[in-house]
Amino acid sequence: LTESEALLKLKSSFTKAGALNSWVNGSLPCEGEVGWDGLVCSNGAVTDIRLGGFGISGQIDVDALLELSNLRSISIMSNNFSGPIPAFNRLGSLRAIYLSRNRFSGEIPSDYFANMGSLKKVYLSSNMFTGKIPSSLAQIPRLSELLLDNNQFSGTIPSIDQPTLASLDVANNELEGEIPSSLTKFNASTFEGNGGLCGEPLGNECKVAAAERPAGSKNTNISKNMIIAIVVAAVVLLMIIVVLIVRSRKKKRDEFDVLEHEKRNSEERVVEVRVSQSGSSRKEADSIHRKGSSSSRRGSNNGKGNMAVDLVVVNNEKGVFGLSDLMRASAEVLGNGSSGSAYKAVMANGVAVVVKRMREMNALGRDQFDAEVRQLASLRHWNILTPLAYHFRKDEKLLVYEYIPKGSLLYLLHGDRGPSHAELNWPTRLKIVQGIAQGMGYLHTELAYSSIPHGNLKSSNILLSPDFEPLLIDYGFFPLINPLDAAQALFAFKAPEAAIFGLISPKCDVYSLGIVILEILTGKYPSQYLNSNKGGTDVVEWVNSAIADHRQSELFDPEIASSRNSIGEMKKLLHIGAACTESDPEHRLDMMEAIRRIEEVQVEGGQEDRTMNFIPSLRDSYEDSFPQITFEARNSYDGLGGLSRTRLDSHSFASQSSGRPSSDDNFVFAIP
Ligand SMILES: Nc1ncnc2c1ncn2[C@@H]1O[C@H](COP(=O)(O)OP(=O)(O)OP(=O)(O)O)[C@@H](O)[C@H]1O
Repeated sequence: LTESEALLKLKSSFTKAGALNSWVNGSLPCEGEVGWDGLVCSNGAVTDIRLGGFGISGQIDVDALLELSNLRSISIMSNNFSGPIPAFNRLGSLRAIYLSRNRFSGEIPSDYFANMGSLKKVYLSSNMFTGKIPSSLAQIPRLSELLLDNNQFSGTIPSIDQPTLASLDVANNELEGEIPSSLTKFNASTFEGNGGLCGEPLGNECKVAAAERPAGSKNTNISKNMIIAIVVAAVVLLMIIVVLIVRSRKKKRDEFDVLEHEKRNSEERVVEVRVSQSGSSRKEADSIHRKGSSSSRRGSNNGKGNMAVDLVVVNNEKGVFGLSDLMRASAEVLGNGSSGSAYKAVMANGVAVVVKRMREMNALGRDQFDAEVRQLASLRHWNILTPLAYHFRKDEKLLVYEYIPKGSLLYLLHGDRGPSHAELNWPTRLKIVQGIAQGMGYLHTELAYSSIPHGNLKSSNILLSPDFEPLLIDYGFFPLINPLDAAQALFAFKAPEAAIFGLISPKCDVYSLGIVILEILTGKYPSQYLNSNKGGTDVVEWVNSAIADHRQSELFDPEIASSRNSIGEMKKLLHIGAACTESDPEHRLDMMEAIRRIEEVQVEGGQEDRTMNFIPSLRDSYEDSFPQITFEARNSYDGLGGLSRTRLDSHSFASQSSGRPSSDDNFVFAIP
């Protein structure tokens, strides 16, 4: 069957399918603007069926669906379907099934999900399902959203312990027993409305069966003995834990307090990087003192024994180095973001790297963490900066990247009025947007299994090569971050559906891309980057109201608005930015469509001259041209106050030192 024949066969299994009157013979399902309603297509093939709220009932012809070889998700939410759950499990490559708010009933076989290895989202809320929650849900490796609320599921909750699970709802069923420990990270509302459930999130202790037995003398003695044994074991365990903590604190100090232990020659530049003390206070640690010149460098072999093994090099393009090389490197703080803090370190061999100390990255054990980072490090694309190495300890995760001297797009757009800013003309900005789109397209293909392949796209995570080729960083972190902290740490969670309903999907990345496009075109600092409601410009709101009033031309950054011949193309890009930030994800562009449209934008209307070809060999050639000490003060997003301080700093710095920082500058700089 062709796709249209298959879809018409599906339609014929429905009753009350009046809303599908665009599904007719003689037209094509995926034909541009006039394609059939309720379908999402990519490259002319149907990828998603979205029939939410179409008023349909009847059967679902799964045989017809089997003919749609690119189908990734199916939504039939808020319709009138009834009967047992359809055999969607025959569609092994589905990533999402949305069946909520219908009248499905009956038990779901326990092995229903056994062969659905690609599934990430399962929405079964507000139906009439009965029986046990299928245990095969525990076999879906990357399950991220599971909504089973408002049904009649009974029995205990199976132990679903996938670290990827970010959203769960089993409220208002007939469940009983203890909430599995792997799910205690979710709050009470996830579980309420089930009379028989107990455990930490609900604040009601589960009764031990033995305690309910009648108090016969033999049993009482046994339980007394048991209690004594448990108390003794607990005391011993506590003592062991205390000893281990004391030891590990001592070890941490040994490893990281570079300065405390070594009295250095006063001629040397002294750098203090206390990476890990208590985990709670970065404040005390982030300071840099510069004294004298940096002419003498330490030899490379008085580090701490075998610390090199602590750093796992996953990409040896910049050579192999160890933690001890980083410890001895001259270093400076680059900033503190929502996912961690970043330090620049110039190692004795001259290689400059950035060490990112990640907060809230404790979702995975060592082996899974290793597998995830290696996967990220295996990516190769000229618009992607892959990690070089990582360091894993239970409470400490470091990621190491090549240092990119030009810095971030955020800094160039808003924090630096120097020559690099002046070069941000329209052709350069378009080149940057198109490079970002290329990088995102690559990530969405290579990490297609992830709900949010990038997850943290924003202008501070876009670095620039000397010729303004963008390099994306901080991508693919979603599986690594503690599920409960992901919303705080990753910008993609600012997409309205994620912020309000916790719904995450690749479309959240599209939203982030849209914000960056609007930021680049308007030159405004988006308020969306801030956690407080103060400061910045709500670029989405501003652009939408200007488009509605036909005032688009007023939006462009004055520094590019003078390119008169290009206004038409700028408007084209503006509309793409607006379509990417559409608040309803259903109406938002999908990533591939956004990329296709971005690629069509030209420097000037109708001209082909885009001079946008990538020069891949540049990365190695610019390192020498930069002074070894650079002064940077890119602050955290603690409000726009932080940002204006940054500007002030770079201005006052420029006037004191006639432009560029050099190793002869002598000043002390501390980040509070
Ligand atoms: N490899 C790199 N080369 C040069 N600068 C970098 C590199 N990696 C990060 N930076 C810069 O260091 C600064 C601090 O980065 P960091 O990642 O800690 O914070 P952020 O990007 O502001 O927020 P988030 O933690 O959410 O990503 C940012 O301005 C970033 O652009």
